[in-house]
Formats: sequence, structure tokens, C-alpha cells
Amino acid sequence: MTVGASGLPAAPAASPSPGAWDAVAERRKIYLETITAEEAVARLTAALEAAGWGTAAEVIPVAEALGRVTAEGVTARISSPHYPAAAVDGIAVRAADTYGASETSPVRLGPGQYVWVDTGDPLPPGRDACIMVEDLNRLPDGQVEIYAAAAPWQNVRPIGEDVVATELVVPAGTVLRPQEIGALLATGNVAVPVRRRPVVTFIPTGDELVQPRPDPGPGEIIEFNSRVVLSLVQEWGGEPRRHEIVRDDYEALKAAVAAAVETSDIVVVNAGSSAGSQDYSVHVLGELGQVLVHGVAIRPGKPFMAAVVGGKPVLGLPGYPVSTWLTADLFLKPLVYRFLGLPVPSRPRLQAQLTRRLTSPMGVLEFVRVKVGQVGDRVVATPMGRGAGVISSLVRADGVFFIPPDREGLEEGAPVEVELLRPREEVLRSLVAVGSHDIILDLVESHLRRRGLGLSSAHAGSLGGLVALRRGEAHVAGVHMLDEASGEYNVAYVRRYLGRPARLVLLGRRDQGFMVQPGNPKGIRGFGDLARPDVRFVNRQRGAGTRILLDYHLKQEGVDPAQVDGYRREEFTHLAVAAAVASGTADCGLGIRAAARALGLDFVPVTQEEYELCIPLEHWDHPGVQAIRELLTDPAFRAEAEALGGYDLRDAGRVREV
Ligand SMILES: Nc1nc2c(c(=O)[nH]1)N[C@H]1C(S)=C(S)[C@@H](COP(=O)(O)OP(=O)(O)OC[C@H]3O[C@@H](n4cnc5c(N)ncnc54)[C@H](O)[C@@H]3O)O[C@H]1N2
Ligand code: MOO
Repeated sequence: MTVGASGLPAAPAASPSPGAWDAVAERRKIYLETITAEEAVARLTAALEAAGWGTAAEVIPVAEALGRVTAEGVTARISSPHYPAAAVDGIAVRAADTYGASETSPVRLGPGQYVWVDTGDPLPPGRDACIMVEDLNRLPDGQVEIYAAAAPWQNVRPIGEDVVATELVVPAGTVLRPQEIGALLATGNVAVPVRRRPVVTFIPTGDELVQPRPDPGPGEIIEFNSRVVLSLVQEWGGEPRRHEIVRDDYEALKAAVAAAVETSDIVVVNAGSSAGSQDYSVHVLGELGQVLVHGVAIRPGKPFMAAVVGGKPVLGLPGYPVSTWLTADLFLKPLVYRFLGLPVPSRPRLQAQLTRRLTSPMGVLEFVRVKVGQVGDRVVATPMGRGAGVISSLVRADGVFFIPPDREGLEEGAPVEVELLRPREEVLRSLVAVGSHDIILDLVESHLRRRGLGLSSAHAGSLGGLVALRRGEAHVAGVHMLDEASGEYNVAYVRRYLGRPARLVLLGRRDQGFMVQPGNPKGIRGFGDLARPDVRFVNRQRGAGTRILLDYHLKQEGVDPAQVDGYRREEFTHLAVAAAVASGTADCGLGIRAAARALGLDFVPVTQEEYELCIPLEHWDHPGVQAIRELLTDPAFRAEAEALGGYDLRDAGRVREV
């Protein structure tokens, strides 16, 4: 074992010797003490308070101050207006000269008695009222005739009508909006003291990371966490800076952190936080400063760390993208707001009922992403997958909530308070679709969005969709289930599983078949081929229409599912099956032509099936349902859908009563 400059064991090379792994194990002892999230924030806050961190101010032009936070109360330097001003276009007069004027006995004023004024002009000396031009009659001899007496100070803006000099215009700690900018400028303030924006430097680390590009090679990971976190920093009001990618090298990371601390108020190191042989972050932070937190009882995000280096906070965010996003939200956001002297704003919330039971380990704050929608008079939250690597889950989620550490999970139907990631109105208005996945539904979603309507869709297979409808958890379900007895699609299943009147709207007919590698190297022609020992299959989940189709044909051809290698490997969407074949981990899967085409696979057609939306009658009038029906008869939409490949929309929009 060599000893590095730091006095710590030198970092092991890419393939560490057993001795080097011992060193890793030794160093890992300080890893993951797992305190609560609150305790982590409290430790950091206390240390930063002791270090006198934060509260810096600067003076900037008011014209550039939108969104900034006042560091002090700002008073009026001058009154607004700062002279008595005409409030109208017309004439300025002495009110006393107009007394007695009426419709029946107008008063005439000579040129010496009145002065023409425009709105905003100073009130001429000796005058105390203004009369609007449309309320007087100009006579050819230069006199004016008026029909109503003017009250003193009528149509005059007195000094300080708006603000009097020395009055408070904007209190300290105010986020400057357009109206505050106006009030500051109106009262003679051209510059304003504001809280300095905290400079947040993000350091991405990892040998596998590459700059964003469309064609990363195997083993190359596109570096995007920096852009996620720095965009958040910008939204919160901080000043984002991105450090270039730092390789997995102890000294390089140490130099990067040391330099960033000099020029920043907050430093974020990303990845390298857990127990891998190249995870140096904690040792670097320990050498440069004091590590306060390494390990928090949250999921995901457990390896979070926090340190104080040179009196400044340095956070280590775990590398998986959802962990990065979550730990930034939980721990970086409060720091940015604290620096700005503002409370952390809370997200809009919505009470909802959980549609599924969730388990969670005791003692851990568990982060759950959900789809939310209003079905009838119930607001329902359907949990999504909990993977830490899937940034797209945060794109699709409508909201999030936490399972508290003292709960081992939540029962189906439990009330949860969802923090929304989209506007509440949008969430409540959207059409909730649960069921079989089809690429046309993705197309429908884009079109609905352009019309200001949302589609919240979860993939649960055709049967899952009908069950969700029955339980009042969705408005519509995409279904394509072949009834063995009648040879007809969907009707028998809807009757059997829904148990109430509904309509079936045809989205389209689509080709189902085998998705195979280009050139069909395994020569797959029929269901019998799936039983061959050299063919690796990838299946759909139970309840999926495609799975029903497979089982139907296997039975017809007398193939035992146990003979099919990969029968138990389940994916949830056509595209996921196609991706498995495209990546070479399977030779073949059953699915729609459009998915094969999307990933450049060959396709062996098996059948054409009817993909329909099942809509219980009580949801028929939902604006989303009506918008979809219109879309389906729109020739432009039909053409767009057919261009996906394998779709026939001739009868799209057909309605069947069930
Ligand atoms: N033996 C153990 N292994 C792991 C544990 C553990 O407790 N014991 N914890 C797991 C958990 S939980 C997490 S979270 C991760 C955290 O790991 P690191 O913070 O060390 O991050 P990496 O392993 O370097 O990266 C994880 C993943 O994220 C990708 N990544 C990293 N940086 C970026 C970036 N800037 N942009 C996009 N993607 C990024 C990286 O390539 C990896 O795929 O450790 C588990 N392992
Ligand atoms: O804790 Mo890790 O952050 O689950 O993915």
C-alpha cells in the first residue's frame, strides 16, 4: 500500500489488488452513518452559522434588479410626484373663479384666468384645480365656457400622492417584482442594495462522463447532472457555475474543490459519494475541511455528504440522477435560500388517495414519484417506479411525496399529501389513462397538450387498465385483448372485468408480430420457433394484451411456455421489448410494428389487432375524451399516426357500446 500526499492510503487503481480493497474497506468505515435529513440540515446550518457564512449584499442598478432580494429597506429619496401636477388634459384654474357654474348658467373664463395644461404638467402658480378639455366649450373670442364648478384640488395630483419622501417603499427581504422596480425608480432610487446571489459551483466527477453528445460510445455516460442542478440553482435565485468534468483522481478532485471554494459560496461535488474503489470525495473533503454528514436515512440519496471547507459549505451529491435531483432539493435548496435571506418556498400540495399499497423500510424517508389525477370526485395518486437512475421519471411524474421513516409503508387507499411538480389546475384537468401502452397514445398526448389539456398515462397492460377503471382510478384504458372463444377483440373482457356500461373507441388497427434483429438471423417465422433452444425471448407482463396474444398462440400450437427461454423475462412496454432485442440481450419479442421500426428492428407480422380506448359512460363527457374523438377523425392526425408504421386508422373513432 502506498501512501498519498494526503496521508491517506493512495487511491487504488482501476483494478485494485486485494490489498488495495482492504484499504478501501478501511476507509469505508466512516461511510454511511445515516442520520435523518433534518439532522443533516441542522448540523450544516449550525456549522455555517458558527463560520459566519452568508448574508452578503451588493448595490446594483434598479433596472437590473428583477427577482433580486432587497438587503435593506429602501425609502423614497423624493416624493412621487415631487410637485403638484395636472392629472388631466385641459385647463388649470382657480376653483373660486368657477363657483356657481351650471348647465343652465355657464361661467365664462377669460384668457388670463385659465392656463392650458397636459396631464403631468406642473400646476401653474396661483391655480388650484384642473378641468378636463371635454367638459368645456371654447368660444371664438378666446374665452372658455364651463358648466360645473371645480372643487379645490380637483384633478390635481398633490406632492407625495404616491409616496412621500423618506417613506418606506420596499421593505428588506422583498423579492423585487416589476411593480417594485417601478416604485423604486419613481421615488428617485436608481440603485438598490440586494442580497448577493450565492455562486454555486458544480463539479461533475467520473472517468465515464463525457460532454453531452448524440453518439456516446459504450461505457460513456453523458454528463447532465450539472445542468439539472445548475438549472435548479438558477430557478432558486443563485448564480450557477459549472466546473469541467474531473476524472477519478484524488489530487485532481482535491485541486478542483480547493479552487472552487475560493471563488464560490457553495460547492457541489457530484458522484464518487459511495463505496466504490474510486469514490474519493469524502476523503478529499475530510482533508480540506470538516466532514459533517456522510450518509442520510433517505432513499434514494443515502450516500449524501456535507462538509465545511474554508467556512463554506461543500455538498457531495450521489451520482444517480434522481438521487442528485432529490438531494439538491433537500439540502442545496435551503442553503441557496438561506444565503438570500428567504424562506424555502413550498410546492403546491394536493391531498390524494394512493391507488396501490407501498412498502418501505423502517427508519428511512422514502421518496415516491406519482401520477396524479381527478377521477370523478376522487383525487388519486398512482406510484411510479422508484429507480434512482431514471431522470425521465421526474419528467413524467405529476408530483412526489415521502413515506415517513416511522412507517413501514402505506396501504392502498391511504391519504397522501402530494407535492406537485406541475400546476394544480393542469393536474386536476388531465385525462387519466391506465392500460396498454401504444405509441399513438404518446402522439395523442402531444396533441392534447397543444390544446391545453393533459394526458396522464400509466402503463399497466390492458387488464390492469380495466381494473383501474373498475376501481375508479382512471378515466380511460387502452385495451387490445383477443377473446379466444369469439375471436373478437375487447368486448368480452370489458363485460367481464368492468361490470358497468362503457364505450369502446377505436384508436386504430395495428400490426402485431415478432420483433427480431435486422435480417432475422435466427429465422423466426412462427410461435413454434420460440421453443427452440437457441432463441432467447423477451415477454410482456401478465395482463398485457400482447401477453394474452402470445399465450393464445402458444396454446394453439401446443407449445409449453416452460420451453420458451425468456418467457419469464417481462417488460412493460412495446418499446422496452424492442430495446431488449436491439441491445442483443434477446433475439425476439412480440409487439407492434411501430416499436420495431422505431429501433431499427425487423418485423415478422402475426396479426392485425384492434386497439381501443375503453371509456366508462360517466367519463364520456370529459373534455379530454371529446378532444381525442375529434383528433381521431382529423385527417392530419391519422396521417401522422400511420406514418409511425404498422397502423391503419381508416376506422379510427368508431364507437361501440358495451
Ligand atoms: N457497494 C455499494 N455500492 C453502491 C452503494 C452502496 O451503498 N454500496 N450505494 C449506491 C447508491 S444508493 C448510489 S446513489 C450510488 C451513488 O454513487 P456515487 O455517488 O458514488 O456515484 P457514481 O457511482 O459515480 O455514479 C452513479 C451513476 O450516476 C452516473 N453519473 C454520475 N455523475 C453523473 C453526471 N454528472 N451526469 C449524469 N450521470 C452521472 C454514473 O455514471 C453512474 O451511472 O452508488 C450505489 N452503489
Ligand atoms: O441512495 Mo442511492 O441515492 O438510492 O440511488
